[in-house]
Amino acid sequence: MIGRLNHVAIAVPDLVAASDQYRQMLGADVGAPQDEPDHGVTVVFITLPNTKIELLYPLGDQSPIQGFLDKNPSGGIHHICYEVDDILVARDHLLDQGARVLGGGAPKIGAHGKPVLFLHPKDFNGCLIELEQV
Ligand SMILES: C[C@@H](C(=O)O)C(=O)SCCNC(=O)CCNC(=O)[C@H](O)C(C)(C)COP(=O)(O)OP(=O)(O)OC[C@H]1O[C@@H](n2cnc3c(N)ncnc32)[C@H](O)[C@@H]1OP(=O)(O)O
Ligand SMILES: [Co+2]
Repeated sequence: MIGRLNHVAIAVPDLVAASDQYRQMLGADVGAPQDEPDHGVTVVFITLPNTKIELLYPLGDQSPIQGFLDKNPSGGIHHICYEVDDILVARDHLLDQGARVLGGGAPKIGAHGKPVLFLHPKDFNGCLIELEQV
């Protein structure tokens, strides 16, 4: 059911510093900051030859990543995103299997303009999973 790895997301305490570090120290192709108010984050995408890195910074006072950053003040890997062909088929399969689909199970439009869903990290070995329909 899951396909390619779309991105690995890293929550960061300073988006400008992290972007500069990836650009200058790691020589990566770093995009511009993009506000995602529906998700409570500002994102910067880094394009690698085989996948993307998503730098995450809280946006607004209800950000879903604030608690994570409070617990991990120097940042950390926040989620991984797998591609799926049909997000509603994937959701229903996961619900049948007893997984918790976050946000009431209704897909939102993600940073690439495609529908996304999140799966509870406690159901997947401590790893928050995002599914993106491609
Ligand atoms: C723009 C879009 C895109 O790419 O298109 C995005 O990625 S938006 C990316 C941002 N959006 C999201 O993350 C949406 C889905 N996320 C959520 O709904 C939330 O962040 C939750 C995953 C439910 C966690 O919420 P919150 O931090 O308030 O809950 P909590 O503190 O009670 O945490 C419950 C337990 O889960 C753990 N926990 C929390 N966040 C975690 C994470 N990212 N990875 C692994 N474990 C995590 C906590 O340490 C805690 O464990 P212990 O009890 O053992 O201490
Ligand atoms: Co993401």
